[in-house]
Amino acid sequence: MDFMFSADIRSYKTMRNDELRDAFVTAPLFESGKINLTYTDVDRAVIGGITPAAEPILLPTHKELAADYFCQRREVGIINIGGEGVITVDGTDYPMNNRDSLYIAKESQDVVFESKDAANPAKFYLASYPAHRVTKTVHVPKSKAKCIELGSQETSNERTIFQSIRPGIVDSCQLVMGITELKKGSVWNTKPPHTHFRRTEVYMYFDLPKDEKIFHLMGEPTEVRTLPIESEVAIASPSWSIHSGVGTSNYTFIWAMGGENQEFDDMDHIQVSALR
Ligand SMILES: O=C(O)C(=O)C[C@H](O)C(=O)CO
Ligand SMILES: [Zn+2]
Repeated sequence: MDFMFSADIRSYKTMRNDELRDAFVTAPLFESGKINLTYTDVDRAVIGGITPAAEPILLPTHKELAADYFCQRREVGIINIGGEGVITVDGTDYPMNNRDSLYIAKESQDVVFESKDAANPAKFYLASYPAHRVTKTVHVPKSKAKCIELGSQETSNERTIFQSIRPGIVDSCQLVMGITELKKGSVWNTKPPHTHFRRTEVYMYFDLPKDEKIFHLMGEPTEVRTLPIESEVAIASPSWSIHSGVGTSNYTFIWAMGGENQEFDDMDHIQVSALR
């Protein structure tokens, strides 16, 4: 497991881009046959990519968690962005098609990831937060997610938000998670930008054509910094930071949030014209 130590609201202002990346951006998440996990001190989230090839991959515990198994005190959200796969939780199989979500409850002991076809492997994106009560493991196909249409072609931000792990669908402790898909020709996400002091958030951009980039905006609204980001890495946003971006093509991203309020609409919007 990698460890990512974030920068605070004062020090990020004087950091170079490579220093900001070390503080907020993970290494590439998906490598054939591997599980790559990063622990960030932003709300103690663990972010990861699991790409099973011919062999199944177990979710391991780690010395730093000081837990008998990974979910002993944690909940986990998974979204598959690859080929068909299966996740087995304490002996129960959950078939995972592309864009399916699985919420894995606290105290689930054995979690195993498999691809149906090693030539077209599943790519399981993982977001995990500390959990304080035992709930139920729930599989959410994309068709069962709450779907919201936002933006317009004129403002280059026409997009669909799929909320799969959210109150009313999954009884989680902190985690709220889903997917935002930008329509062809739309490049701006989260416009207008916002903060939510009650929660932190992690974005993982994907389905960005090779050689294209996302210019991710972070920081306080009056001290915005821009990080050029590639597909399939995750970027953590502290509660004081905006998290918005523009791509050189359309793309998709997974957002995952943890904190003390699970209301998706609890956001403090900032006018684009007020950004500095
Ligand atoms: O494009 C958007 O708008 C989003 O996807 C917003 C994120 O879901 C978010 O930041 C929720 O707090
Ligand atoms: Zn947000």
